[in-house]
Amino acid sequence: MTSLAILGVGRVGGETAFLAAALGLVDEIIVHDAYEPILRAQVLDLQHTGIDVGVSTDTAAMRDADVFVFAAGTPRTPEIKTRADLLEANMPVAKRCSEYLQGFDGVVITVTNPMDANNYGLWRMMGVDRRRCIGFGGQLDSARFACFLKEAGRSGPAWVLGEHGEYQVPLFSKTGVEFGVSERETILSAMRGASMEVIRGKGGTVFGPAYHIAMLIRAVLHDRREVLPCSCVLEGEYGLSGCSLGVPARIGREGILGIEEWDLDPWEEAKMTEAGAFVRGLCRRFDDRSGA
Ligand SMILES: NC(=O)C1=CN([C@@H]2O[C@H](COP(=O)(O)OP(=O)(O)OC[C@H]3O[C@@H](n4cnc5c(N)ncnc54)[C@H](O)[C@@H]3O)[C@@H](O)[C@H]2O)C=CC1
Ligand SMILES: O=C([O-])CC(=O)C(=O)O
Repeated sequence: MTSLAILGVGRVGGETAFLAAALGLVDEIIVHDAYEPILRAQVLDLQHTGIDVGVSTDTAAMRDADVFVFAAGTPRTPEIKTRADLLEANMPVAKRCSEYLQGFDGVVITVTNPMDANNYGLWRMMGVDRRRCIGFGGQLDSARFACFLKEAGRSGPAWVLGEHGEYQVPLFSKTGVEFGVSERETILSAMRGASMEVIRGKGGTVFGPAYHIAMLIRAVLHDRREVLPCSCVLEGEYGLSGCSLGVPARIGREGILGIEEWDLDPWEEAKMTEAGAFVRGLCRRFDDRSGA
């Protein structure tokens, strides 16, 4: 029997639970939310689908799940400029999440923003093998990159590494098409604002994240061993450490099976270094707290 635990069943966590059920990815879903009315509503709504999946709210059972999704906490509103601005609000939620994860030996997927720092923070607080902590966001950024490439009349493989945020790094060199620096910067600037347009229009991003989180869960549970852009705790890869950052990672049943080190062009390399420096600064906040 495979089971999925989701902490935080608001917009993204709730939709992820629904998709995991509808796609038949798991036999059981264990959900928890600090806000009882949303928890109850999501459980009922899932049960009313009639899908043959167990739905439980037993928090003690969350540590026995195969995959645990951390989607609890504060989301952005149009007033909150960057995902990094959510660190203060969501650090205590990450701490609370790590308590639910005591003794957990499956794979954790961090969604809550600022996702890279929270993934690093959970890894630090759990004290587990870094390969079991996957940060989600790169697949979504890459899908958005593909949309912008299409809009610009270009196509080709769309990969985004770096931070899930202002310091994202679209890999123009992998598209197979030439892009000048100013065109790159124009597209990058539009990509930085992509999710805010959705947040303004409908309160938050839902379909994009939930679909790609489901694909990540599938990659783990089906041991697909496919390479996906995921945030991984780095120990020297891309010349970076002391942070979790989006890199191409092979994903399977045990989590991150390996990190691929791709050749980047000078523009991408510089952006990656900036991303590492920025996210390391956020992650340090968890290092400072680790002895507390
Ligand atoms: N990594 C990514 O690509 C994406 C990340 N996000 C992030 O995911 C998080 C959730 O976003 P939404 O679902 O839109 O927010 P939401 O507000 O709809 O849901 C968050 C849920 O977390 C619950 N919660 C808060 N503190 C909790 C705690 N200590 N324990 C249990 N539950 C708690 C709330 O009651 C709420 O139901 C946000 O931080 C958002 O920025 C959202 C979309 C994509
Ligand atoms: O932009 C946000 O705050 C939510 C998010 O991470 C995304 O949709 O990529």
